[in-house]
Amino acid sequence: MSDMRLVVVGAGGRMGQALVRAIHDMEGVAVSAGVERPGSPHLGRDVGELAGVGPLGVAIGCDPLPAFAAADGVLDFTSPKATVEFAGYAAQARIVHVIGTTGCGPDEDAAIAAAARHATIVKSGNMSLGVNLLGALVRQAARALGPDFDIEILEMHHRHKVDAPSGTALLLGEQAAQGRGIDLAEHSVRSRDGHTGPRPEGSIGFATLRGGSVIGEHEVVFAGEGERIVLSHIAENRTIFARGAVRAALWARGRKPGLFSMLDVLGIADR
Ligand SMILES: NC(=O)C1=CN([C@@H]2O[C@H](COP(=O)(O)OP(=O)(O)OC[C@H]3O[C@@H](n4cnc5c(N)ncnc54)[C@H](OP(=O)(O)O)[C@@H]3O)[C@@H](O)[C@H]2O)C=CC1
Ligand SMILES: O=C(O)C1=N[C@H](C(=O)O)C[C@H](O)C1
Repeated sequence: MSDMRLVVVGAGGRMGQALVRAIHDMEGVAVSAGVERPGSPHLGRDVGELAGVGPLGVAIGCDPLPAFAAADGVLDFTSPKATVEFAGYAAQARIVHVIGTTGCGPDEDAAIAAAARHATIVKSGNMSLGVNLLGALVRQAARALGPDFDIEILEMHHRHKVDAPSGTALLLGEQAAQGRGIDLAEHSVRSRDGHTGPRPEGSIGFATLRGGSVIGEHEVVFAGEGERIVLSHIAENRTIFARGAVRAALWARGRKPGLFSMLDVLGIADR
């Protein structure tokens, strides 16, 4: 089979550059285009040079439509607004759309789900093997420990991150809620300030730290009477996310349209 042709949207960003490096290093894939927004300082630059792997003969452009029409898939780590637009274009082109963008709200998620009627979409708040395995462990622990153990999710990221809680924290919260058989939205506590009163029984708490160059650190604490279990993940580089995204694209190639997660890609979904 010929190499899967992948468009990297947001090709000049932190993840965009990591994606170009991962595609360059992996078998069965090639960068067919790099896209940034009109006016971006990255326009016209070679994607490979920008990512530090040497020239690949692909200049960054700002028109996604022709790029999508000539590709098999899109890797998208941009912003919620841009991702909704790209999902529409991926649906028109009937190609694979791997979405790593976090911070999407209910309206954006609904638009992405609608696009998945025509595009094969894999969306996850974290594309690494380690975090997705951690999610499965959290689900299992929450199920086994039951409501006597309070669940708190802590995360720390670099100073540039714009959304909170992180997509990963929410993914882990969702797995904990599923393990407990409760609805996350109805039980999550996302901030505490002032006289908060005692902890609401059965809630799942989130704590957010931001600073420096931290790539991504997450802890899920199960706090019971007299003992605590802490499950954690530390991302040491962005390659783990980028390789996961490429793996997702290859998994989705040739599949019917639909909305999938990394748990589907890794075969650890609890269905
Ligand atoms: N799921 C996962 O495994 C991971 C998810 N992420 C998520 O990925 C996203 C990006 O993170 P990161 O790479 O650090 O952010 P960056 O800001 O470094 O990169 C985002 C890039 O997308 C570009 N962009 C934004 N809008 C458009 C548009 N309409 N058309 C083309 N390009 C656009 C930005 O350009 P400009 O600067 O001009 O806005 C920028 O170059 C975040 O939501 C983050 O949380 C990050 C790591 C792992
Ligand atoms: O913005 C980031 O950098 C990251 N975002 C994702 C998230 O919101 O969880 C994944 C990773 O932790 C890095």
